[in-house]
Formats: sequence, C-alpha cells, structure tokens
Amino acid sequence: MHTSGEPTRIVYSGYPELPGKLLQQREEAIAHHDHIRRALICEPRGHREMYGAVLCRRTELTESGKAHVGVLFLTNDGYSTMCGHATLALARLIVDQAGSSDKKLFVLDQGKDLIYDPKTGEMAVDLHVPCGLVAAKVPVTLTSEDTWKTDMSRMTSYDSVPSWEAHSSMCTDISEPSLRWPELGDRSKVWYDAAYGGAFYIVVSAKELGFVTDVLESITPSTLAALSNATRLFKEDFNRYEDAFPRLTRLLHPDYPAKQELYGTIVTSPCNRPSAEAGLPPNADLGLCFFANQQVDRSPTGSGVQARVALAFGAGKVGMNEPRTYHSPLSIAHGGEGAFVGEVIDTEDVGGGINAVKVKISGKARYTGCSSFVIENDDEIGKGFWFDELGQTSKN
Ligand SMILES: O=C(O)[C@H]1NCC[C@@H]1O
Repeated sequence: MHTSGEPTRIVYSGYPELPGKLLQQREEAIAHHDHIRRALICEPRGHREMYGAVLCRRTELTESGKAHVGVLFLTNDGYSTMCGHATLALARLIVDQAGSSDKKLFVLDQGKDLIYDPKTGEMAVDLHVPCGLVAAKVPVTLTSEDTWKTDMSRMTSYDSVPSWEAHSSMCTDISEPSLRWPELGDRSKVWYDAAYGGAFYIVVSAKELGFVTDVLESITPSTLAALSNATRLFKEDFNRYEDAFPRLTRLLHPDYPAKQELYGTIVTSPCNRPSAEAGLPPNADLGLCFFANQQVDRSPTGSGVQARVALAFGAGKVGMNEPRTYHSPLSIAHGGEGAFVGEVIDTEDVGGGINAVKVKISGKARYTGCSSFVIENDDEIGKGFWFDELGQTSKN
C-alpha cells in the first residue's frame, strides 16, 4: 500500500512464528530474522526508500492483550517503534479484509470483533505497535449486513500514544569541521526542537540549516541530496553531544531506563499553500522527514506530525481540538492530496514530569498491489544489497 506516496510492504503471511510478546518478538526478529527484512527492503526487491510492516496476528501476545493485531515496522536500517503512515494503511487493510465477502487474504486469528459506530460510520481497530497501543478508525460504507469497504471520501485516523516536547529552542554550535555542511556558510549556531511521537525527532527549519525558505516547495535531486547531507551531519552532531553528555540527554522515555534513539530529523519551512482549497483545515505546515538511515519520507510522517503537534501545543500555537494540516513536498505538488491532519485530543501525565498530548492523525492510504516473494537459498545477491554502498563494508 502507499499512504501519501510512502510505501508500506505488508507481510501478512509467511513470516516465521515469533515467540513472546510484541517487544520480545521484535528482539527475536532483530536477532534471528533480519535476513527477511533485508530481502524485502533492500535491492533487488526493494530500494532505499522502501518501508515494511509485519502483521503479528496472535493478539494475545501483544503487551496490552487489547489489540486486534500486533505490528513490527521495517525500515532501511532496522525496526522502528512507530509509523503513522503504515498505521493508516494497516488499519484500512485490516478493516477491508474483515469486511470482504471473498478473496480474503487473512482473517484475524482471534476473531476479535471490529466495532462499528453507526453515528460516525467508522470501524474501530486497535493496533499494538512497538511504542504502545494505537486506536485507529476507518470510515466505511456498509455493502450488506456483514460486509463493508473503506469509504475513501473520508480520512482514516488513529489516536496516538502520548507524545511530548522533549526540548524546545535548543541551540547547538557546529564547530567540528567534519560535521559542517556547505549551506551553513559562516554560521555555526543552529536552533532546533526535539520531540517524541512514538519515536524521537529533531525538528529544524530549512532556514536554520542554511537553505532558502521555499526549498521544500521546489525539491530537485540536488536540493534533496543537500538536505540529506545537512540532516545526516546534524544528526551526527546531535548524537555526539548525547554521547558526550549522557546526563543531559533529551531522549528519555519514562517507561525505559536507557537513553532512546534519535529516529528522524524533520526539516520544516513555512507553507504558503491555502489548505482550505483541498477541504483541509486552513492553517498548514510543510515538512520533510529523514529517518532511519537517511530514508526520505514521501508522506508528512504521522509520528513526526505527533511530535510537531506536541511542540506546537507546548508553544501555545495550537489548542485542544484545533486541527492543523501537515504537508510533505509531495502533497504540496498534488494540490494538497496526501496531506495529514493532526489534532490534540487529550493531555496525559506520563510520569517523569512529562506532560504529554494524545494526537489524532488523519490521512488516506491506497492499495498498490499484492506480491509473493521468493528467496532462493543459494542466491547470495538476492539476499539484499545497496548498490551505492558496494565500496563500503557495512551491510544493512
Ligand atoms: O508516518 C510515519 O510515522 C513514518 N513514515 C516513515 C517514517 C515514520 O516511521
């Protein structure tokens, strides 16, 4: 499927049975089945920007025991903790499969019923993902008493895990020559924010990185390469600081003792597009997310929008139940189609002095096709490679 152009290769059958609960299953996948991620995401079956999800349908094995399905996410670098675009796709797939009369690809193992709300015309489906439980709602059209399909005139949505501002208005001095990028010019100070939306993100404006303000509205191969270079070096600088001053770390989660990983860097710039034209809330933001190993999100990044909504709420720029539109360069190029909407729907004290928000993220996911993949035992090349890294020793 794709959500706003960002792919999700969904594994619904054929993955080995994983022992334990979801987080243990994730460890097991990392330790013993990473060859499957490599085969599905890397070349020749995939590419640098491919994203994947494995459905774990034994829901008694999720931590909450409440979900309809468990999910593991796959990136070009490993196993992410949260993915909004894939959540929107999976919710639609699960609801459509449960409501189809024929050609079922899979059934939910426990047969836990999906709940239809006649007032909203939505089907509720709960997904247990590595960062916690997300409650999705898929708008449907009933086609008979017990069959239905997604109503694509409306958006699918999910209520996020608690999301929060980790730090606002941080300033870093990029003085180390090997970590500077050309667009910085003579400057060394860069201001940025950091926030959690199921995974940790840095949010930094294109202008702070030294780019012209409308760089995201006119992406070209060279500006994309330059943005990728800048965010890669900026992330490295951030990680070096975190390693040097572990007691000042900004990547803390109250549920885990260890410092968490920085997942992505979101570059933002003002959005000149009047979103109301596309039937979306009028106030809009534009951003581009580099995540995992500099993978470029085509979508506005659901979990990144959670983080940005938490920052905007913390800064008093949005209030409770005030939806805001989030564009990617691709959605801008398509007249607003593919934008996500983010809205604070609740606040939550998650401990550790953190005041979090719950964010409702809305968007639309589409089908692209159905594939069976083959991995021949003696096919060394077919196990997965990055062509542009053949000169390096590291393997993803
Ligand atoms: O929408 C999201 O949250 C995801 N898209 C790719 C990077 C993030 O995991």
